[in-house]
Amino acid sequence: MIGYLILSDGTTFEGEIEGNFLEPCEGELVFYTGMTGYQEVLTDPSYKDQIVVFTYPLIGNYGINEKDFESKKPQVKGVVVFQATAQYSHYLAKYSLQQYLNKWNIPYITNIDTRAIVKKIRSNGSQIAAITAKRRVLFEQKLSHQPVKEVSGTKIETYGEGDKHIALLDFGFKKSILTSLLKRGCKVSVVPVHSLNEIHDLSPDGLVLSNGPGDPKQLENQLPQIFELISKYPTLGICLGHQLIALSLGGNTKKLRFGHRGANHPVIDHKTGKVFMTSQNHSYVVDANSLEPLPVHVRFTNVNDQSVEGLVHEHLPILSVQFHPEANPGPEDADWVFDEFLEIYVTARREKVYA
Ligand SMILES: NC(=O)CC[C@H](N)C(=O)O
Repeated sequence: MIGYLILSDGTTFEGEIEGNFLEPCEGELVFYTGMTGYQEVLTDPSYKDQIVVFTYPLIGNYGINEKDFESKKPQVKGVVVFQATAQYSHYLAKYSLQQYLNKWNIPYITNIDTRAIVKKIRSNGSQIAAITAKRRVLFEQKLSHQPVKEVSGTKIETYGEGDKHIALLDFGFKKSILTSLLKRGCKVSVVPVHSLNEIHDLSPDGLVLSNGPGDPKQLENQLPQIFELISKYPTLGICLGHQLIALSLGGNTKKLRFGHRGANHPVIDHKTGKVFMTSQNHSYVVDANSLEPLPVHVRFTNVNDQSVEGLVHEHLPILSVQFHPEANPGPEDADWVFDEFLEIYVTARREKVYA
């Protein structure tokens, strides 16, 4: 039946919806530009409460499998695609995209002008929108300001048996961060956000601060604790984790007009002069000006808009990246970040170079 995507400024796009739409689905409207990777996007906890527009016009042609989930369920609030195909072909596929979304009651709208929607967000900035069966909607704006607490785990869980013990601070971690560490022979304890004070008892060799949803400033109360932890242990921050490191050191973050979400964002490493492609999914960035008085330097910069893509601390073993070295979806060109962290930062610490 006919349905609508209504932006909070009143702009309305018509498309097709299925199912029971008594309640409009409301969320922040963002767009993802990768041609593939929809399964990982839908289940990445960083997308919590967001309505995702897929810019590639045909989504779903390799189905949904049991292996590529980034968390246990879809995290997005709603989905906007031009064509969501019911026909799929892949040796691992178990469901079609629609079957999966229907199973979890995730609203989606199809046959809609995704190009016009993205142009609108690009020029006016991201905004709240609703997928609805009605032509008008009263926005309730009931969006959570604490999404990290909703996606972080309930208790500390330990995986693997490697000789390097990493505490993965769970702000809504993607499974691929855990598997990237396990694959490199680490033992990993995933620590929920409400258990950060138990990290010292684990005596980890290093910390990885995970990705996660929403504004990093929602965790303002945890910043002193995060500062204390990263001052003590070798640390890698990824996406939200990177933003939290900058905030805890006294830097600032700001919101981009429309975020970076896709699989081909070029980043330069100032240490080597090399540019590589990265997977990204974020709305906020570290404000470069706020870093000037701090003992950090910008190691990585986004080649498209010159925004900060990563930091190193000048005398503590802290490395942080705004992009996703764990990929999934997207290129694996940056997976060496894990190797550098484990081989240089964590190992050096063990050899007391940083003692
Ligand atoms: N992937 C992430 O960790 C996203 C970080 C943060 N929620 C942002 O949008 O900027």
